[in-house]
Amino acid sequence: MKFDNNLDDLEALGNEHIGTSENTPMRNDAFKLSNEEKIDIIKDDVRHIMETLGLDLTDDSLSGTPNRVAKMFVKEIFGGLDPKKKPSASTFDNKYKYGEMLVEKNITVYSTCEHHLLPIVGRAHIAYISNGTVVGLSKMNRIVDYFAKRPQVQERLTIQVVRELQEVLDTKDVACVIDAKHLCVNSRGIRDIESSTVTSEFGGKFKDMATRREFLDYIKLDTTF
Ligand SMILES: Nc1nc2c(ncn2[C@@H]2O[C@H](COP(=O)(O)OP(=O)(O)OP(=O)(O)O)[C@@H](O)[C@H]2O)c(=O)[nH]1
Ligand SMILES: [Zn+2]
Repeated sequence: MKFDNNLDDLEALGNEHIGTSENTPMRNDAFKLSNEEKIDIIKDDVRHIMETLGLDLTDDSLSGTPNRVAKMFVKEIFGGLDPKKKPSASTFDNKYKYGEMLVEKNITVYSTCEHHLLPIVGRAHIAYISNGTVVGLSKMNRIVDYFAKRPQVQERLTIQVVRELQEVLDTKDVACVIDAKHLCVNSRGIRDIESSTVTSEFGGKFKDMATRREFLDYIKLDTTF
C-alpha cells in the first residue's frame, strides 16, 4: 500500500500502519476532564455528526443516541484508556511447584480498530511458565479485556497483554496469540468476510521453538467465532 511521504500521514499511523510505540498514544492532558465532562462534550460531537448526515434528532428513536454513544465510548468500549480501570492481578506463591506451561485459551476479545473505530472480534490465547508466582486465571481474561477496551491495532494489543503479564508474574516467559476479525476489513473496504488476523508475541522461553510449538499445539487455532 502506498503512502504519501507526508508528516501528517506518518504521525497519524506510524510507518506501515503500525503504532510507533507499544504504549497507546495519549495526550498529556488525557485525564484533566472527568468522565462526566468527557461524555458531555462527546455527546455534542455525536449529535453534530448525526445532524451533518441529515438525521432528524427530534425523532424519538434517535434523540437518545448522542448521549448513549458518548457513555458507551467513555465507560465501555474505550474505558480501558483509564489506568484506574487496570485490573489488580492477584498473584499467589506457586506452592504446589507447578513448573509446566499454563495456557488460558479462547479468551474473547472485543476491541475497536483505531483506524476506523469499527469492532475487532476474536480470541486471545495466553501462556506462561511460572517463575514462583501464579496469577488468578480470570485475571488473564481481565487484562485482555482492559487493553482491548481502547482504540487499538492488534499488534499493540498483543504486546501490551504480554508486557503486563510479564510485570505481574515477574518473568519474561509469557506468550500471547490473538486471532481476530476486523470489521473494517470484513464489512467495508475490501469486504473480505473470511479473512482474520493472527498476531503473536513470544517472550523469554517462548522464543525456543519447542516451547513455542507446545503452546501452539495446545491452542490449535480455532477460527470459529
Ligand atoms: N497493521 C494493522 N492494520 C490495521 C489494523 N486494523 C486495521 N488496519 C488497517 O489500517 C489500514 C488503514 O488504511 P487506509 O488506507 O488509511 O484506510 P482506508 O482507505 O479505509 O483503507 P481500506 O480499508 O483498504 O479501504 C487498513 O489497511 C486497515 O486494514 C490493525 O490492527 N493492524
Ligand atoms: Zn480499521
